[in-house]
This record gives sequence, structure tokens and C-alpha cells, in this order.
Amino acid sequence: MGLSSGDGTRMKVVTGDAGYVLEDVPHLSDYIADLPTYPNPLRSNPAYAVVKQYFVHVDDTVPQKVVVHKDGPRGIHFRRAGPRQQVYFETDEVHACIVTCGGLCPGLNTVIREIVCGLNYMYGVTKILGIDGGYRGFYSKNTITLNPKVVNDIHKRGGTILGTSRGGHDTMKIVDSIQDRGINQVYIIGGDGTQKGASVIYEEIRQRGLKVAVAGIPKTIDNDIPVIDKSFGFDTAVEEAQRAINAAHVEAESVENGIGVVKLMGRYSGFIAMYATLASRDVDCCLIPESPFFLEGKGGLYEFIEKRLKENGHMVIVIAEGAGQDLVAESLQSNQQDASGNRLLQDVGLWISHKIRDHFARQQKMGITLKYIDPTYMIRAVPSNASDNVNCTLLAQSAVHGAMAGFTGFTVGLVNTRHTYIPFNRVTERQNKVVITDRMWARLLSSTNQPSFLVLKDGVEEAKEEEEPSFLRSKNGVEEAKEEEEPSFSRSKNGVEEAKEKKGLDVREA
Ligand SMILES: Nc1ncnc2c1ncn2[C@@H]1O[C@H](COP(=O)(O)OP(=O)(O)OP(=O)(O)O)[C@@H](O)[C@H]1O
Ligand SMILES: O=P(O)(O)OC[C@H]1O[C@](O)(CO)[C@@H](O)[C@@H]1O
Ligand SMILES: [Mg+2]
Repeated sequence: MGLSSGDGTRMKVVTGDAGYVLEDVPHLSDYIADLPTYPNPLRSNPAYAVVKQYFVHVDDTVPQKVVVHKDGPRGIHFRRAGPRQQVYFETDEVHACIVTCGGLCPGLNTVIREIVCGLNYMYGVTKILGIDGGYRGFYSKNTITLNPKVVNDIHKRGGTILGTSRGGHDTMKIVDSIQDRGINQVYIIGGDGTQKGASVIYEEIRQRGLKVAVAGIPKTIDNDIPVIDKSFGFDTAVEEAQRAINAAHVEAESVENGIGVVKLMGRYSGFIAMYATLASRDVDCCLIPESPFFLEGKGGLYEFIEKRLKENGHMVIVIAEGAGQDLVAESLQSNQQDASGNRLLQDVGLWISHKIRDHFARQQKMGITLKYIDPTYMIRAVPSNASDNVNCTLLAQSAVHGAMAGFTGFTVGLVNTRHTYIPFNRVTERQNKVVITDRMWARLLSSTNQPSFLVLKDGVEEAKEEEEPSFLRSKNGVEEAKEEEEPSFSRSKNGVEEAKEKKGLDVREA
């Protein structure tokens, strides 16, 4: 086995036979010599006495790719999460803190609760602080004392009891605050920006040689964090979106030529819109940032609306907030950003509703009634549902086990249904997006029977180039497919799928 570490990102990579690669996470012992270890208190915890194999084997890793071919390499693996026989902190020594950053997401309170209860019930830790109001709270606000009693029923509430914010990431001030307060475990809950912030905090802590474990718990209803199966809160958001879609459907089917338009969150990734559409069955057309669309002419949205109204008398359109931004920008220019530097988007739901109304009014062939529903914040301000609560609990416990075991600079996440520790750079280097050449998007198209908005060119479907949103392109001008997923159909020479091949999709594979 070979170990290579250390460009700027301090990658710890272990290689093995048959193309095995472990992308390992840092450990406190990487930069602090002679750290003492202690038996894990869980070894004498009656709740675990009956559990065989409760402790994770030191060599357990989880493959990123589960679909493999006979002669293919075994690929990238991540360290399996869970309790270790030996820990690197004594119970009384631990002084933990928790911070939540970025937008709200169902389940934040559950994760906070379970970190507190996990630290206290499993490891006997009593010194736990809440950081008030996101990263800037480290240096500009008082802390909140946390214990199991304080957090007992917070999982029933939406939002975060700690408060959150965008911007205000001052690495030096944050690490000074961690050092001054004697904090040695930092639990950071947030999205892609937050994990980038966590990564630089970890680097600074390492530079200073501090015995401080930094653990990230990825949060985003957009589900745009790469590598992991799904982020917590996503299922709840999709479920909540059903109410808005239902309302749009009821309104639309109650009138002649009724159209319901629902805008859902998803800045750069259309996962919420895609899953809400697949779950509902009432949606006729789903528009996402990754799939450019156009309005006028053959194969365009207006033509499809007219067709659907003639067939069914009503229709429902779900649009992700980041969809069609280039089209909106033609009439409304804005380069505004939020405090974290995220681009503020135009209201595409409102824009498209006006466009559709205008079109049918001008055309005078068909009178329509359009209702626009914008449940944006309603789907993320709710408490998490049952399955997300379980998800949050396991993520929180995994983070606690990891920090106690001395791992640092990691994000916890489900990879192929197993909990893992993933190096920060892996989850921050790109955003997870719907890959429209993947089978999931094909399944959606099959379910809604909507147009693909690709135009025929020499018998081959192609995206209308000028309408591809430029802000969606990655560095090389190419979207990266979610690596663990196989493209659903083979590519034609110019990188575009042929319509015929799509229909031959093998749907037997889940
Ligand atoms: N590259 C970065 N380096 C350091 N800190 C960052 C970086 N990007 C974002 N942050 C900080 O992380 C915090 C959260 O970032 P952001 O507002 O982008 O939300 P997020 O974590 O991406 O969540 P959401 O999914 O809601 O957008 C902010 O305090 C921001 O200042
Ligand atoms: O209005 P806010 O709170 O800045 O957040 C809006 C953004 O946050 C997200 O919900 C991600 O957390 C995006 O879907 C959305 O664009
Ligand atoms: Mg973000």
C-alpha cells in the first residue's frame, strides 16, 4: 500500500491492489506526536454490551462506486464511520461547540440535538456550547450552553435554535475564539459554502498545531453536495413541496384551461423539482437549471402547454428557482449577491407566469387561467419528517464517533447507504447536479412525457446552445456527471444522445 499526502489540500490517499484507493481523512495524530489514547467508554456502556461488532474495524472502508465491471478498478473508497475501540479524548477533556450556517433546512435542530445527546449519553461529555448565528457568532456573540435537557424537544421545531447567517467567515477570528475558549471539538452544520469555511478552519487549526477536531455535517435542501447519497432535509422538502403541487393541481383542474405554476428551491441543482415531480404524478412539466428550455416555436414550452391543455384541459408546471435564468436575464439584469457571495436569482416563477399569460393573450386562440404558487421558504422552514429525523440522528452520532476517535477535517455522509468520513475537499470541489444524460432524468421525462427541449439537428437532438445557462458550466465547460452513476445511454459522436436510444432505456436496473 502506498500513502501519498500533501499538496495544498493535504490529501491522504492510500492505494492497494486491484486499483483500490482510500481517500482518507486527516487525524489529529498526523500533526501532533505521541497523543495518548483511551478505551472507548462505550465498551462499558450496558446499552452496547450485547451488540456484537459494534466497533468499526480500523480497515473498514466504503466504495464510492457499487456498479463495477469485471476488469474495472475497485475505485475510490471512504473511511467507514462509527465508534472505534480507542478514543483520543478523555471524557472530562472534551469541550465541544456546534454552529449552523447558511440557509435553513429541515432537520437542523435534530442534528444539534443528537450531537448534544450523543456526546453526553455515549461519551459522558458535559461541556457543549452552541455558537449563536453562524460563523460570525464565534467572535461577535455570546455562546449558548447546551445539554440534553435544553435540546430535548427541539427536533419538533423548524429552523435552528442556534440561529444561522451568511457571510462573516473570518478564519483568524474564528480560530482565535476556538483557541481562547479551549474548544477542542467543532461541529459545523451547513451547505457547500459552510464546508469550505470548515475546511479553512481545519487548515488554520492544523497550522497552529491545536488538538481540535473539526467535523462537518452537510446540510442543504438543494441536495447539491457531491459524493453523498442524499443530504438531510431533502426528503422533507420534497414531501412539503407536494402540498404546493397539490394546490396547483386542484386550482388548475377546477377551471377551463387551468395552469398551475409552482416554483421550488434549487439554485444550481434541480433535485427538489425533479423528485417532487416524480413523487407527485400531477406535474406535466418540470423545468430545472440543468436542462435548458425555450418558449417559442417547435418543441418549445408554449407549444407543449397548448398540446397538454387540448388533451387534458389543465396542466401543472414545476420550475426550480435556478431554471431559465439566462432567459430571465434577457429582460431583467441583476448581478446582486448575498452576504456569502452567492448570486441572487430573479424570480423565474413570476417571470414565466407573465410570459405564459402574455403569450396566450396575444395569441387569442385559447383563454387560460394561471395560478402561480411560490412555496419557497415553506418547504425548508418545517421540522424534519420521520425518515430525515433518523438520517439526522445517524449523521450526528457518526460525527461524534469520528471526532472522539481523533479524526478531523472530515464531513460525515452516506455513501451507498453506509456512513462515511469524507475529506472536505471531496465535498467542496464541485456541486452535485442533475445529470440530464442520466437515467433519473430520463425516468422523469418518461413520467411527465414533457419535451426534452432539444432541437433536431441532422436527425440528432441537441440543446439550443445559446440557451445553456453559462453559470452552470464547470471550469472546463463540461458538467461533471455524479461519478457513481452510470450514464443511462451511450453517447453519440458529438456527445449528444439519440432519441431512439433513450426509448430503449433498460429500466430493470434500479
Ligand atoms: N470559500 C469559502 N471560504 C470560507 N468561508 C466560506 C466560503 N464560502 C462560504 N463561506 C462561509 O460559509 C457560510 C455559509 O455559506 P453560504 O451562505 O454559501 O451557505 P451554504 O453553507 O452554502 O448553505 P446553503 O445551502 O444554504 O447555500 C457563510 O458564513 C460564508 O461566509
Ligand atoms: O434566501 P436565503 O435564505 O438566502 O436562501 C435561499 C437559498 O437557500 C437555499 O435554500 C439553499 O439552502 C437555496 O435553495 C436558496 O436559493
Ligand atoms: Mg451553498
